[in-house]
Formats: sequence, structure tokens, C-alpha cells
Amino acid sequence: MPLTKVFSFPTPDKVSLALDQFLTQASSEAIAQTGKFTIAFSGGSLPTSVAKYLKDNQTIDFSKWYVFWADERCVDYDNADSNYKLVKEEFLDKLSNKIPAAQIIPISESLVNDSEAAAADYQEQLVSVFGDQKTPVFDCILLGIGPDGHTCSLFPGFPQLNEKSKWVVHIDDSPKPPSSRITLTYPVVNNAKKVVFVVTGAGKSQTIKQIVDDKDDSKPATRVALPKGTVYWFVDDAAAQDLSVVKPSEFKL
Ligand SMILES: O=C1O[C@H](COP(=O)(O)O)[C@@H](O)[C@H](O)[C@H]1O
Repeated sequence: MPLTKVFSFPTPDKVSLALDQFLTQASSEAIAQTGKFTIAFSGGSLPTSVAKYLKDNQTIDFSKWYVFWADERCVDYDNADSNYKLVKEEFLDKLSNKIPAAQIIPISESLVNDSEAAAADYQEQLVSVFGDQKTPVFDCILLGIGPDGHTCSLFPGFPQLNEKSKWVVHIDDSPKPPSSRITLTYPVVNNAKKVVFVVTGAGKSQTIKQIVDDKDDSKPATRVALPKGTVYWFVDDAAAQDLSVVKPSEFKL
């Protein structure tokens, strides 16, 4: 039975603080076991939340981190819509090169005008770190949700939800701009050791309820379920206010 743990905190700041503690432990465990920590970031509101304390973390051995993106908009790196730009500005630039450049793996900028090629190329980037024998097992994938329940760039009712074999797919008609994107697929997301949804604010409280309590399958985030891992929700009390069946638990490392 896939495991889900919901942690709720009084403020967005406390969510960021807890994420810093959580990632310190997850990173240290993974490095002890495998010598590296593989993580994928989402864009949107997530990078600011995650980076708030993490960027100043002096305990983590960032030299062992491999940083990917859970989804990306097909735009140049300097475009305001770029998830890479967001993570770079909020987090990577503040780490003073502690993560070797070769271990930071964004979409290829030269392919942003051909999303299908960009997705195939990104899958090759995954192969270069994880090998091509088995579906990648990320140590941690950080996800957000949209008000429609989308996560990564997996949107309600779209064919990308049915992908069974590719690790990365493209979308050229995203209902949320920009229209061209690439995204990790369920086979990769659901093969991770840990997936962490980070959500704050009352605006998404009903969406969280539909996903966590009601298990509404029409919301793509509901289908994130890890047979061999754990799905965590790090939310503030405003976002958790409508949860009833699954009460947020006390956060303990
Ligand atoms: O378009 C996207 O949206 C989701 C949610 O973003 P948020 O700003 O509502 O938190 C994000 O997780 C995804 O990476 C992004 O491409």
C-alpha cells in the first residue's frame, strides 16, 4: 500500500524550515547509501519555498547532488517562464558553486523550439546519470500543484497521463501558458523514493482536499502514488484547512 504523510505548519516560513530539515536528512541518507543525491525540482511557487533556508544549509554535502527538473517550459533560460531560471536564481546561484555544473541538468536550451526533441534529449540526460537499464529511481522529486490538480506538466484529461514507457514527454497545448513544455511521466515520478508536494495558501485548500481526502482520480496529482516510496505533503495550515479524512500529522524526522 503506497504511503502518504501530510505535515501541516502554521506558516509558509515554517514549511520552508521543515523542508530544509527534511532534505538534510534525505540527502545524508542517500549519500551514505549510494554516494549521491538525485533530486528534481518543479517550478511555480515551489523553488522560493524550498530555497528559503536550504540555500544557507551548511550541513548538506551539495557536491553529491544531481539536480533535474520535474517539468520545464520550452523557453530560453533567461525567459521569466523558465523553471530553470527560477531554481537557478532562488537556489543554485546562492550556493556558490557547491554543486558541480555538470550535475545541474536543465532542458537543452538549443532545443526549446522543438519540444518533442527536447523531451527525448532530456530522457537521454536521465540515462547519463541513471543508466538505461531500469526506470530512474530519484531520491526525491519536489512537486507543486495547480488549482486544477495538475502536477509536473501533467494536466487533467491530457494524453501525457497515459504514458507507460517514456520517462519524459512533451506537450504543445498546455492549458496553462506557456503551451510548449516537457514533463517527467508517472513511470518515473511513481518510481521515486520520496515525492514531496509543497503547497501553501488557502487558494489551494479545496484542491488538496480533492486529491488527499477524496482521491479524485481526475486530478493528476492524485495518481502520484509510490509503491516503493512515500508521498509527503508539506503544507501550511491555510492549505490544509479543508482536510478531514487525512489529518495532518506532527512533523518528526
Ligand atoms: O506550470 C507549473 O505549475 C505548477 C504549479 O505552480 P504554482 O505556481 O501554482 O505552484 C508547477 O508545479 C509546475 O512546475 C509548473 O511548470
